[in-house]
Amino acid sequence: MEFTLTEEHLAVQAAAKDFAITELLPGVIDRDTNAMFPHAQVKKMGELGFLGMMVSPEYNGGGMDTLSYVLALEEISKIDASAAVAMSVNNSLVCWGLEEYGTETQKEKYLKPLAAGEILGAFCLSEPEAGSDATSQKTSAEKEEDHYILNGTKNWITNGSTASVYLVMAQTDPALRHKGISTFIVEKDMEGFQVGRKEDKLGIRGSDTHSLMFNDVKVPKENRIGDDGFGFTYAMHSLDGGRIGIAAQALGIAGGAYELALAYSKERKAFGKAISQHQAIQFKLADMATEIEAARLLVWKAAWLKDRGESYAHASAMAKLYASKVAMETTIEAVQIHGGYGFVKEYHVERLMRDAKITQIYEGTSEIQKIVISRNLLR
Ligand SMILES: Cc1cc2nc3c(=O)[nH]c(=O)nc-3n(C[C@H](O)[C@H](O)[C@H](O)COP(=O)(O)OP(=O)(O)OC[C@H]3O[C@@H](n4cnc5c(N)ncnc54)[C@H](O)[C@@H]3O)c2cc1C
Repeated sequence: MEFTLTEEHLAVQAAAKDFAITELLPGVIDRDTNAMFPHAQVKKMGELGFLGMMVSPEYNGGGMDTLSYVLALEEISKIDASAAVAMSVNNSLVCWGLEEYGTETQKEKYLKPLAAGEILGAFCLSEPEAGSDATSQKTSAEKEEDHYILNGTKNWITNGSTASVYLVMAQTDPALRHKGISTFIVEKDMEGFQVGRKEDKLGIRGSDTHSLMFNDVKVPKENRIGDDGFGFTYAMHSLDGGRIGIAAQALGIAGGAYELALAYSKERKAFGKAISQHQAIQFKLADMATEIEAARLLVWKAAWLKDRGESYAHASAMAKLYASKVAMETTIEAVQIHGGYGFVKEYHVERLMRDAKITQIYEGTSEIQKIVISRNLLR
């Protein structure tokens, strides 16, 4: 067992940290307040190779391992969890599936610009009445000669208005339930495709979350990923890896809040000494640091299994379940350590607390992670 990071890992971590501090930190409070997507910063993330980190260089990616991706995502999430989710979706839910299951033509046409960060992608599974129960989705894809006709609505789609390419799960045969779902690549300018309402959110307010409408969208047969009926399996496999990214995001949010609280506790004085000299605060810091380290080990283990080509669905569900809980608890304590200052925007921790909540909800709620884990235990 090896806990030491390689030179390459340390270099990626340092580059992500530097980018987050110099490019994402300025304006992060404003973007949160005004719900503004960090367009320029995400473009730069693409130029620096953060949007296709694990894709092979043959398709314009960085050819890096999952641990490098996790390290970068953690650093970026410490500063701006909204930019981090754009990065996570593009890497894990869009590029990964295209490389793993796409045809050569699909890789040339879509994966290359996505991995290079020239365009962004979105992953479209959730619907107004189908979230955790993704099998009950209603978006339909009717086969007609050399194309499919898509109709329906998707909800909560990250990168919803910014993306150029959408991976859409749709029912090709409703009678077959989850075995009747397929995945399609939809381009933004295809006729009948429309970006709907922008969500006004509690947290990750700088991320771009929209509903999407499909009204008789004609999608060529060549844009189906994998076989007919493979879409549900495709989505679940994508989410297994995606959860490692969200766990890393949660770890970063927790780490960011902890670092701020630690620094603040050394500066703020009460009753004649720094609050860090009060044992109640010391114990909070000790709990936070321990929980973050435990979460980090789970996230790294999931990444390590994926890199070794071993089964990682169970480990990624555990990592997401635990890291998201740690993110929520740590950020609440970070606000507490800041006292009244923690309750105002200037000190960042209230934003991190609001951002933490989403990590317990998307890419499978905590309850769904427990279903995944317990199903595996009882198999
Ligand atoms: C900001 C944001 C971004 C998102 N981005 C995307 C995206 O890019 N692409 C995408 O496809 N989706 C996205 N989602 C959707 C997200 O994945 C879903 O919201 C999530 O899966 C939960 O679905 P739901 O909201 O319908 O809740 P429901 O499924 O209605 O769940 C409601 C509650 O019931 C619980 N519950 C449900 N079933 C069970 C059960 N069997 N046992 C125990 N408890 C259960 C849930 O855990 C939850 O607490 C995003 C959501 C948000 C808020």
